[in-house]
Amino acid sequence: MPKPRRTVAREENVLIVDEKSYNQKEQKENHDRDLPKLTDEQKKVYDEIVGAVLERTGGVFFLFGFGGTGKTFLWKILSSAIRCRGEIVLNVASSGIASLLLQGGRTAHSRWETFWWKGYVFGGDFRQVLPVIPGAGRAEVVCSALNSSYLWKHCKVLKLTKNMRLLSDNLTAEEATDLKNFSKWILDVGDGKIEEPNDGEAEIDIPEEFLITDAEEPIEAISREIYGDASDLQDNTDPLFFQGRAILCPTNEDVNMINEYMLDKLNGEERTYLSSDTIDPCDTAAINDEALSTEFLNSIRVAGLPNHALRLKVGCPVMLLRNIDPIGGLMNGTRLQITQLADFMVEAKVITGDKVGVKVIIPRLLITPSDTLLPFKMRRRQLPLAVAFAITINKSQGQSLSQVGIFLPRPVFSHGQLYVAISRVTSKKGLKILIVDSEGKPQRRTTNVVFKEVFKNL
Ligand SMILES: Nc1ncnc2c1ncn2[C@@H]1O[C@H](COP(=O)(O)OP(=O)(O)OP(=O)(O)O)[C@@H](O)[C@H]1O
Repeated sequence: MPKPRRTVAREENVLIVDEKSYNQKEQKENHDRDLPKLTDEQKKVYDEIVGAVLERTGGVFFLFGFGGTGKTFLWKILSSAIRCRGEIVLNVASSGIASLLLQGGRTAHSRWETFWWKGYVFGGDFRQVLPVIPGAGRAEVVCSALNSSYLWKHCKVLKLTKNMRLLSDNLTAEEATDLKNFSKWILDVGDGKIEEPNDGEAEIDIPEEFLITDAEEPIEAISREIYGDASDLQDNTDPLFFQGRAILCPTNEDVNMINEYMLDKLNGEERTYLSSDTIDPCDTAAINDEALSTEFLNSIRVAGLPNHALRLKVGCPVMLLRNIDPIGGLMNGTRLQITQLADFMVEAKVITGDKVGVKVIIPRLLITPSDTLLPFKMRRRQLPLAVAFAITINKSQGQSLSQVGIFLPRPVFSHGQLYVAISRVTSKKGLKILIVDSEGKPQRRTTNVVFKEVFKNL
């Protein structure tokens, strides 16, 4: 066994060592590179927060800005401004998908207890999808948002208003107006201002230019629109191709339909990985229950748990369902492209985040579903992956994509989903929406859900 490093032994806490192990020179270079890029409103926020930390005045801040205003960009520069001075920043997020956007990001867990705080910065956009609480109604979801908390009165709200995702240089006056209108339409959807008066749910018209109206076979139509001819995909070696594209759907069921279709079309070596499912031995009540047969366990599909039968092909994009290596960029939500299929593992190339292009091996893991209403504890040994030609709207939160296909074989069902979907896109021409009725006929209207009471006291 190697001896423990003395430096580690002398420090009181390994988490503090962990947080202080950032390369200060690298952090300073990142900081100095991005500082001149800040817009005036971003710089104001930066000055206020960095000032409170450096002058030790502390404070509780809430950074409020709609999708694409640069909240993540600011988190990064604020983190490097503080880390380059050898101080500690804890980036925590309420979901894995958000935490993977930041260096050293984690989901909010027990780390909190370890540190003494000089300041808190919260942030977000109340127009986006709110915390998912299984079985909760509108009131409970709204009450789970930060501005319903007793902490809210201590928060100083800082605002960002300029959509940086849609920012382009060298626009003609006409293009600039067009972009401004697009940006406004996205916000109006987010604020529930279209088809007013409404109390949360409204049928809204989608502008013609985004609609796919000619679709005999809806799944084929949306897939072709975003990925072109699927038979050419496997030879596509450009990591940016998949990085910038996704089809977004409201539910996992819709996502599965598209992924199966795309897998059928993709030429490439194929394997189906079957999981081994068991009852967790610590669940002594269920371990001998004969009703919980292997076949029954195999049939269970819950969010966050890879399927029992996972069909993969070389060349297909996949999404990680577990945090494997946060520092190496392998987090719940990271997207990869399969490069080799082996007996109990796969090789894949990272296509999102800072580690784009890096090849990694993904092994099988023993996974216990975390968010489940199952009345017993099960374990599944499987590759922690799901095919990701299509992903749910909730999983897309926080991502910037150049080509977004929104497939709505059923309307969105929760606050902010339509807004999150349409605000992922980096340009107007990259957005396509296919709405179909129960008979598969293309439609021009869809439901928008906005719980307006969540915007109170902002
Ligand atoms: N000052 C800036 N200079 C250059 N690019 C910027 C700047 N601010 C933001 N961006 C870019 O704009 C895009 C959107 O920014 P970012 O992802 O930080 O927004 P966000 O507010 O976190 O969005 P969301 O709420 O949808 O997650 C990113 O590609 C980011 O790199």
